Amino acid sequence: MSTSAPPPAPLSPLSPVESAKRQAAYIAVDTHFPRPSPLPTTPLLIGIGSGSTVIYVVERILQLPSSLLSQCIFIPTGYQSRELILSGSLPLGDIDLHNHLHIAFDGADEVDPTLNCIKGGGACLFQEKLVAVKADKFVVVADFRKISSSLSMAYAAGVPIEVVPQVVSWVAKRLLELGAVNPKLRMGGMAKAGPCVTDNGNFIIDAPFHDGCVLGKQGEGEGEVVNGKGAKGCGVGDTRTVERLAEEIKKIVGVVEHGIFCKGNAKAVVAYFGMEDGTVTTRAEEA
Ligand SMILES: O=C(CO)[C@H](O)[C@H](O)COP(=O)(O)O
Repeated sequence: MSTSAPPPAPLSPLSPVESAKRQAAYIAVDTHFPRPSPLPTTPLLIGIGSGSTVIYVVERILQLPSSLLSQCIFIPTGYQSRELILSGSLPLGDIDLHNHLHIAFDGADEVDPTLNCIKGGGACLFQEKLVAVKADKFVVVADFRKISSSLSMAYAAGVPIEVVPQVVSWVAKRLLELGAVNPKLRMGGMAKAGPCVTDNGNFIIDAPFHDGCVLGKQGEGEGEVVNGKGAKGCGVGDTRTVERLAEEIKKIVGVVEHGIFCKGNAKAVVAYFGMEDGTVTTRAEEA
């Protein structure tokens, strides 16, 4: 068994966005992938998120020494990441068997200055949150389009919310009461007649809060939801924290999980953003 990393594969030419994703992913892995010496006798548990940026995380992981990789178990956050792990012949684990992960790498749809994230653009948010919440360190990798000055400003679709299929209209009504603007059942697109079905057999409602209630509007307090239009319980001038909105959404009967990753559920400790100019910008948790 080899003990040194194989030479990196030649990089294929990528679009600026893909190249930015790759840069961020490579730096995140190089900086945070655990490399204990001597290697532990118990496996290192590594969470692998979902989406297009995580593909580059796995690409970089596959360049690590096989002696290290054979000591790891990789925990997927859904069908796509399970396939990524398997296609790289990495040891595959099951989240239900492990309640403590060393680290989790994942993408995001939006990241604010205090590392609050919106996730779930790929409909994998429930398992992503489960993996992130069990990890000692949750590391986000993204491209420059995901950088936000305040949550819900960069990702127009709104907060993805996984719901039990039987109660979609009930949940949508409750979301309107919380100030969501035109919450929509996500459809499956060209490949699926009807709604998008998650890996857990549920539906997704995308609930924008950026019109009636702006999340963390710049200059009005970090991480706050600031109302602009007077939805019930969110009158003009009202403020509520991102954490409070997250809690309110979670309390709705029929909500399985929502895509707000923040303090109190699954907060990232650091985010890497690949930039258009080829550099990588970091946002880290304040010490
Ligand atoms: O939350 C996710 C899937 O549910 C993804 O991590 C998020 O949508 C980012 O994806 P990408 O890396 O393709 O931009």
